[in-house]
Amino acid sequence: MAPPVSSESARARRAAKAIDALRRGWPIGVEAADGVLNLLPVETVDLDQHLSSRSEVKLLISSSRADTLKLLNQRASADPALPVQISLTYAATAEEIIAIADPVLDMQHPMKGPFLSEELAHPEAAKTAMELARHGGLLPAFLVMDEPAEDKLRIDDVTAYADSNALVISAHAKLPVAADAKAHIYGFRSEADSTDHVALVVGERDETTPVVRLHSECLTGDVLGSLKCDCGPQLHAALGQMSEANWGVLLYLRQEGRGIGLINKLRAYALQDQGFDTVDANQRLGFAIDARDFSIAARMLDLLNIPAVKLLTNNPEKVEGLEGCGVSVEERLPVKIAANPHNEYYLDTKRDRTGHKL
Ligand SMILES: Nc1nc2c(ncn2[C@@H]2O[C@H](COP(=O)(O)OP(=O)(O)OP(=O)(O)O)[C@@H](O)[C@H]2O)c(=O)[nH]1
Ligand SMILES: [Zn+2]
Repeated sequence: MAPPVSSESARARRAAKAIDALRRGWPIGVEAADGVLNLLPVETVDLDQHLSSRSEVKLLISSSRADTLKLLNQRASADPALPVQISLTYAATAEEIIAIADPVLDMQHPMKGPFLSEELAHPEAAKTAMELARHGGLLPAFLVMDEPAEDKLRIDDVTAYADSNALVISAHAKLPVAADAKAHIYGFRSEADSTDHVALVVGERDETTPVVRLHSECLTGDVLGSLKCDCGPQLHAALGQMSEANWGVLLYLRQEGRGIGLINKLRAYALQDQGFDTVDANQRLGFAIDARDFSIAARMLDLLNIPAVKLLTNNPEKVEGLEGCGVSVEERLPVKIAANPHNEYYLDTKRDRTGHKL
């Protein structure tokens, strides 16, 4: 028999359904206290089909995108985090709409507009939409619709989704790896989020505090050997350090691109090709510098019955994130990786702009 669905879990599922809908280009309605904001994601919707039937197009874009487009001064509200709604005063093509949404195309499409920015009918719903786009790994840009969407969610559904602690260990097996032929892997499944995380236990578990690393997914660095970042070498150095300790646990968190998703990270790379650093690139795309939430790692440690860790990291936010969730970080162990000509600037930026201790 299926377990009873708590209201918290029902809310998280509603947000998950909305994120799924956005990835497929389907409309969603975000309910606020004062009405519903009906939206279609610019990135995934069939724009040609959509545009053929309308004379007016309204778009919701992030505050930083509006800043780049020099639209912030037209806005009545003083809240810098508020998205901006614009109305196009000409018959825009799909290509033009995508160019408004995607900062990577700014050099190809330097002239945009004219636009009128409009008062937001539902400011809180608009903020929630930006958060949903990030969870879905999409550009934070939407068409604002008059037609009511079938799939509706409420603002606090997204909070329930982000805070969902319904995580279970779904699989456990031996996984001989180069660092330890006797390693074990645990697979975790979350009720709200379709992403699966894993923990690799290296060495023989005993009463001592394990050496732990929270490693956020980096497909380009971990798998392809990208020289732009330090992820791959850090991952392997961490496994090496664990194999020399009594025991260690690597939590491989599926938080690609510091939580903005693979495609958005590749967009950030394209902006870096144009001269922006890793921090500015994220912001230009309309995202936080670091969108990760390390509470998922704390829940994984809890399920593994690990209350205290020695944490391998240069990032003070990982220490604070775990301690804030009740995990005792007995020691921070730095992970030192030699820089190369391609990641030197990235590592300097992490030190100078995001407080990494290198
Ligand atoms: N958005 C974005 N993400 C990046 C970029 N370069 C690397 N990443 C991601 O950054 C994350 C790096 O994760 P970690 O190595 O766990 O974390 P860290 O914050 O560097 O901290 P420590 O390595 O523990 O010191 C991965 O998810 C990468 O995909 C970038 O230029 N932009
Ligand atoms: Zn990386």
